[in-house]
Amino acid sequence: MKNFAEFGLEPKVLQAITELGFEESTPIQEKAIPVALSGSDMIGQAQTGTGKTAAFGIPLITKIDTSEERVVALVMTPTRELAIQVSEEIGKLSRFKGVRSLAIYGGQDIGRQIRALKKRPQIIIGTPGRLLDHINRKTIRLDDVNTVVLDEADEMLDMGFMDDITSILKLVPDERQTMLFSATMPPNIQKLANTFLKNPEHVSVMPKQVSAPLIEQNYIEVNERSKFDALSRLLDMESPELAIVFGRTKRRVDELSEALQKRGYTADGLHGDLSQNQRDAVMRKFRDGSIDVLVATDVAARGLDVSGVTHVINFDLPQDPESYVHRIGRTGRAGKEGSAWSFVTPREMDHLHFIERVTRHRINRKPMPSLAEAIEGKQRVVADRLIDVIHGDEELNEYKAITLQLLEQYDSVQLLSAAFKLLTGEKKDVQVNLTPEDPIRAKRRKPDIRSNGRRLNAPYGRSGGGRYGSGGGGSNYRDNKDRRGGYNNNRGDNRNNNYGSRREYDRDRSSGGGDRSGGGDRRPRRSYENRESRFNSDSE
Ligand SMILES: Nc1ncnc2c1ncn2[C@@H]1O[C@H](COP(=O)(O)OP(=O)(O)OP(=O)(O)O)[C@@H](O)[C@H]1O
Ligand SMILES: [Mg+2]
Repeated sequence: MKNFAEFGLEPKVLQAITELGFEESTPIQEKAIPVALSGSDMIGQAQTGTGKTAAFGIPLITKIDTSEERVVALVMTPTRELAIQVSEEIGKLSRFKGVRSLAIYGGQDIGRQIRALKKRPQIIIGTPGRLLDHINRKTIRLDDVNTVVLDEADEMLDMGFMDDITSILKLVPDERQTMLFSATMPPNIQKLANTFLKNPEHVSVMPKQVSAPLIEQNYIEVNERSKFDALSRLLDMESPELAIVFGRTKRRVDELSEALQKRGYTADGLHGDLSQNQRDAVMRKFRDGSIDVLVATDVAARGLDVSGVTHVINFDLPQDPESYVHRIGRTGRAGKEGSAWSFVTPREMDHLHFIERVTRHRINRKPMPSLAEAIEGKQRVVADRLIDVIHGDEELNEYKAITLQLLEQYDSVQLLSAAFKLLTGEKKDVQVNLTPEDPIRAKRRKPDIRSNGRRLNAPYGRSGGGRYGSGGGGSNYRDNKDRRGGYNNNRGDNRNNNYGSRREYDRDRSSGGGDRSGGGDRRPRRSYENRESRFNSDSE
């Protein structure tokens, strides 16, 4: 892995990188930064959590002339939280150089955005719908844009943003550099690349497995009606630092987060029907740890980078292998370990195997956590807390009198056991009602119209130079990150699953005209047939 100084970056950018605690480049950064600096168009692919944002962010900032008064670079993301997060990272990377960047996304007051635009940002990071709105209002002009980045390009396609992206890119001069980034590159991405990129260089750091290497992947076979018990036992047994629980629909997310709260967990839900203020509040609480379980639709599957997420739980299996890869990729980031758990109903076992085949990763079968394991997990947490208090510098003197007094009457084991009982919290047996979801089935459907003539573009498994994380090669980066310790990363993104398996058409909803306010997605479900054939021709 290279030292960032070897890229010939200017001192102010290097200083920002150092401040962020990045000591060496990650593999995708090592490969992509020189290509991006050379001005070529690029398709960049690397596993989740391996620093793709800085891989395009650093060259982007490097290229900016700070005396520039106009928008010269545009980054598009599929979701609002991701726009915010990417803009935060770009802001951090550019703070010594003094580049002006701004996030533009739906759900935020447009007047406020217009005022911020008057400060003449050079880089805009936005979601397509709201960007288009500003373009139509002439509050954003793209005549001087020379660099465009599509982060999670495949997802933007899946969400039906193709038309918006096309309209936006028509307004950007042809003489430009265009770059696509994602951890997954399904075949239809080629269409986008053919349309918008010129002789792109493929920069890929993909070992055999598409999913990030530091994630232990497990599944539990469980009936639909036992899923909630499985969840609460799993949370108790594992006591995650932070966990993201993915549910299939918005209703599911609402019901689940309410049920978890009733049972005494600090949980909250995130999906596209919440107001932007609510969404921001939930993300804030999750990032600062005031909730430790985030229940979300696929709105949180892409790009979200929250440090301390140790567990991802698929309460419902995702429809696509891509979605699985991105969801579980919310943990095991930047060299840290994580674990992923999927609940699979008996009828969904085929679908699980399909995911295993496409991602080329075995998912370990685990038994339903027992009540005893759950209780033990909770007790361990309390024991750790007690020991921390003993070893910490907290003053215990004021508790001594009452303790001694009680010890005269009761035995110490009895006393401490009672304290444990209180502290572990009686399992609140509140009635929990969840509306059952249909199982995801890998059933054949009419071929997806949009997949006609789809070309297969090595979405997975071209092993290439994938040393990173596949055992030895990644360890430097990992050690490096571990030393970095408490650095806080913040990221977010959004996009949803609607009812059933269809994606939520989670367009930006602006206060004024411009954006469509999105009802259901018109996108037909990807057919199993197509997905299989993709896998097959991929696996040779
Ligand atoms: N060179 C580096 N050294 C240490 N940490 C880094 C480095 N580059 C990036 N990071 C950190 O790694 C984390 C993941 O980065 P990032 O969000 O860019 O991943 P990604 O590849 O875009 O993942 P995803 O596919 O999920 O979007 C972030 O917290 C980021 O600050
Ligand atoms: Mg990313």
